[in-house]
Amino acid sequence: MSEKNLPNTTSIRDSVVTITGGTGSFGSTMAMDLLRKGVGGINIFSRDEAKQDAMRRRTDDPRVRYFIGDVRDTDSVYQAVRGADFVFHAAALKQVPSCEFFPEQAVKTNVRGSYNVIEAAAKAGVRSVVCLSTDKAVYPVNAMGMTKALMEKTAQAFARNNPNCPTTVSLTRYGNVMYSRGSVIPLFIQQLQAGKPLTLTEPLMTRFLMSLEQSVDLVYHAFFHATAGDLFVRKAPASTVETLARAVASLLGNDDPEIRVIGARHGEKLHETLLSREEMAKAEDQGGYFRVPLDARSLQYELYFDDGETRLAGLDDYTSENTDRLSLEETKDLLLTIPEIAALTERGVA
Ligand SMILES: O=c1ccn([C@@H]2O[C@H](COP(=O)(O)OP(=O)(O)O[C@H]3O[C@H](CO)[C@@H](O)[C@H](O)[C@H]3O)[C@@H](O)[C@H]2O)c(=O)[nH]1
Repeated sequence: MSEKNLPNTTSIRDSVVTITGGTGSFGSTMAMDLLRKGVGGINIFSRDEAKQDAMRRRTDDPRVRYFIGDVRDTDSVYQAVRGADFVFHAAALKQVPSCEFFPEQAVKTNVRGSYNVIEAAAKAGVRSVVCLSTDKAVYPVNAMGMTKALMEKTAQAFARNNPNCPTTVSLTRYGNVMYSRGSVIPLFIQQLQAGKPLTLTEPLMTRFLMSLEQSVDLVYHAFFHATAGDLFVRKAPASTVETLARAVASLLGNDDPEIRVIGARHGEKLHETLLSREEMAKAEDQGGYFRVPLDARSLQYELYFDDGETRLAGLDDYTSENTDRLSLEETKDLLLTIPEIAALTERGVA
């Protein structure tokens, strides 16, 4: 059953959702949550048949269908979004170092690929498309962030240029999602279990921290409440990398871990920014998150020249340096909300 053209519905029940990058950490968590909520069907779209096969066995639910394809290939995207009510676009090249070395690949997937997803969803009459972005897209210094910033611009331009399109395109921007595949927390755990020193890039580096479960909620909010071109940001606390490393170690029974400082990697910032001050000036505080509406002014600037932004002075960027800073104990508490970590500590793995 389709929920298309039912703007007041607040339920995902019985609708069909396509998740690009659906075998990644975020995509697969989202899929499990959708199944629990009674979704009618999920289309998992990704390049990796082995990960799809593993997910098929793990999930074992006839509501989930799997599509092999690549966001660079429009036809393959269209097959996966046809008949969907909602699209969550999480497919991306997202590792900072690999994008630094292969920026043209990041452009193809993150920029052009996102354009393909939006176009295909609009052509298929999808109700709402939510694109996943990152704090690294704000004042970007690395290719990953730059291509995600251009993805944001692509989505916003689509919304601005197609005001009558029934497909609502919006963005969600997050900081580091804890325990996602290839990220630092699983690495610290591996290092501790192997009896190796914890490698810290720069102990004072800060990162916004949030759990996958917390991150998923914002996607639903965007599905149902976004106006075309909206950008949503989840408020989040932050910790230093050293606090994070010590918290992981402490939970695994080691209060005095050996630490080796290795220096920042290619393209890394000391602190991340979730919203620039220019965005803060327009942001609507919605409690757990901020909503930044589209700047829908046309190219006829002279019409608007008298109506510019006047609230910039006195506002700060929203950064991992000035947000709530977690102590060691608070970081441990947050880490314990990750089921994999809670399970490790219950088993007393040290
Ligand atoms: O051996 C290591 C590896 C990493 N770090 C630090 O740990 C933090 C987190 O690193 P990591 O988990 O690799 O994440 P990021 O490089 O910050 O990027 C992640 O977080 C982004 C959001 O900010 C997402 O968009 C990306 O997809 C995701 O890879 C950073 O400060 C790193 O410098 C270390 O201290 N030691």
